[in-house]
Amino acid sequence: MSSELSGDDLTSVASTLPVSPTRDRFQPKKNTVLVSHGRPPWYDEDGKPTGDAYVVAVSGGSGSGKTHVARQIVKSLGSIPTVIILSQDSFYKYHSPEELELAHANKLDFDHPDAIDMPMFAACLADLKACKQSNIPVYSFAEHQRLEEKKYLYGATIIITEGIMALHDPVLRALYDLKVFVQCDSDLMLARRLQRDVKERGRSVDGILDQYLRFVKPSYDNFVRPTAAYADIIVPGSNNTVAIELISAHIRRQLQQRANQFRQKLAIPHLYFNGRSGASTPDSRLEDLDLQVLPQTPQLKGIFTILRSNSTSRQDFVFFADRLSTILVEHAQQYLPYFPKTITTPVGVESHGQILNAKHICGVSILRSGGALERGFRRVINDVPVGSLLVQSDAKTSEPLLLHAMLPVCVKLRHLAKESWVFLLDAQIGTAAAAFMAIRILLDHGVREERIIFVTFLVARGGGVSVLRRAFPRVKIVCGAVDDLMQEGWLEGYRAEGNPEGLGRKIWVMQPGMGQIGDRYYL
Ligand SMILES: Nc1ncnc2c1ncn2[C@@H]1O[C@H](COP(=O)(O)OP(=O)(O)O)[C@@H](O)[C@H]1O
Ligand SMILES: Nc1ccn([C@@H]2O[C@H](COP(=O)(O)O)[C@@H](O)[C@H]2O)c(=O)n1
Repeated sequence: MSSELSGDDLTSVASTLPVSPTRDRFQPKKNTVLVSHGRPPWYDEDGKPTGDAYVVAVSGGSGSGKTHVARQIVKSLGSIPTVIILSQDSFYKYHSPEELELAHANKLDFDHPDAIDMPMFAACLADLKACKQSNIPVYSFAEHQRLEEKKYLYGATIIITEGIMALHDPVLRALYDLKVFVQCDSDLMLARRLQRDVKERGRSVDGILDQYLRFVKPSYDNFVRPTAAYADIIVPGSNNTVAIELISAHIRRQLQQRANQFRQKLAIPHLYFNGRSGASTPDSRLEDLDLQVLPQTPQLKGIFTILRSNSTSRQDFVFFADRLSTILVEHAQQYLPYFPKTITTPVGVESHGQILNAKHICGVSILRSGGALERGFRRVINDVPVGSLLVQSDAKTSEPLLLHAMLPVCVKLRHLAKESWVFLLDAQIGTAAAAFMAIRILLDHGVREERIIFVTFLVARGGGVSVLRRAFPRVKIVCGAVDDLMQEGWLEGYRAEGNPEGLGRKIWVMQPGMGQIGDRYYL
C-alpha cells in the first residue's frame, strides 16, 4: 500500500512562519511523494545514474480529473518504487499587489499560458527527472499567491506531472516519456470545479461562474483542448478505469526493462567485474583500496577484540563502539580544511595554531547500524545536524532499497550542498550496496565527491569496496579494521534466535566480522 510522506521532516526547507488558518484549510495537497516499496538502485556499478526518472504528463481542462487520474495510476501500479506527483499549479507566477486585487475580484487571467512560470517548471522537472532534488514553490489558491516556503522533493523513479498547460510548452513536452490528455464534457468539468472551488479553494459560486465565463472556458477552447493533439493517450474524464490500467501496465513494463541486479554483483565483484581495473578479491592489495585505516595500536586491537567477541555484554558493546567511533571521527577530521591562526594565551604569549574553516558540516547515518557511530560523531563534532538514510534489502531480490531519506538542510539546498562537508556513518562496508546508494544520494544533491568522508568500523576487503572505490575514487573512507572475507551464509546465532527476518534467507556476512552491529548496539 502507498503511504504519503509530507517531506516536512527534521530539516524541512519549508519556512517556519506561522501559517494562517485560512491558508492551512485551503492549501491543496497536490505535490506529494508517494512511497510504497522503496527505491531500487538508479545507478550502475560505475556510480552513474542508469537513466532518468520516468515522466508522465497528465493534461486536460480544469475539473477534468487530472489529479484523480494521476492518483489512480499510482494506485493501480501497486507495489512500486517512489512516485512524485508534481502539480503545475505550484508554478503560478508571483503576483504584484495590483494583480492580487484583480485576482480577488476574479478579474485576473489564470488560464493563459503566461500565468505559469514555464521555465521554472521545466527546470524543476528536469532536475527531478535527472534524479536530483528540487525545492519547488508552494502556491496558495486562497491567497492567489506564491508563498515564501518551498517544498523539497527528491528520489522519484516515476514522476507524474499534471496541469491544464502541461502539454503546452515544447520544452516541457521534451521532458515527458508519456503524454496523457483527460477529455471531459464541459458541463461535468464546470460542475466539478464549482464543488471543488467552494470546498477546497474558499470561493463563492458567483465568483466561480464569473471567472469561468470570462477566462476558463475561452482558454480551454484556445489553449488547453488543442494540446490534446500532443497526447499519446486520451483518457475519458469519467469511467476511466480501463485506460488507467493500460497506462500503469505500460509504465510497469518500462520500469522492468530498467531493473539492474546490483547487490549480487557488488558482493562478489571478482566474478562480475573480472578483467576490469580495480575488481577486488579476498587477496586484493590493501593499498589499491585506498582506505584510511586507523593505526593498529594495541589499544585499538583491544577495542576490536571486545567488539568482535560474541560474549561481550550489550553495555560493553555500546561503550566500546562509542569509543571506537570517537577515535574514527577524530581521525577523519584531518580531511576538513584547517587554516593557520595566531592566538594569545592566558599568559599573554602569542601562539601559532590552526582553526577549522568549513562553513557547513553535517553527518548522515545509514540506519540502523550507522546509528552506532552517531554518539561518537556528536562528541567530536558537536552542534551540527545529523540526518539519516534508511536503506534495506528487498526480501525477494536482496537488492538495496531506499526507504526513507531525512537529510540536513545544508544537503537539501543545492547552493549549500556544494559547500558542505558530509560525514557518512555506517558500521561496516560489506557488499557496499548501502554505501553506494548513500554516496549517490549525496552526489545527486550536489555534494562534492571529495567532501564526502565515509566513517566506518569495518571494511571487507573481498566485498564491494573495490567497486565502490572505482566508482567514487575521491570519497575518503576511514575505517578501524579490514576483514578479508565476505561470504553468503548464516550469521551465527541469527537463525537460532528465530529472527523472522533471517529465517530461510541467507545474507552476506563478513568474517571474522562483528555480527549484526545494529542489533548488538540497540537490542
Ligand atoms: N473518473 C472520475 N470518477 C469520479 N470522480 C472523478 C473522476 N475524475 C475526477 N473526479 C472528481 O472530480 C473532481 C475534480 O477532479 P480533479 O482530479 O481534482 O480535477 P483536475 O485536477 O483536473 O482539476 C474531484 O472531486 C474528483 O474526485
Ligand atoms: N489563484 C488561482 C490560480 C488558478 N486558478 C484556477 O485553477 C485552475 C487550474 O487548476 P486545476 O486543478 O483545476 O487544473 C485554472 O483553471 C485557474 O482558473 C484559480 O482559480 N485561482
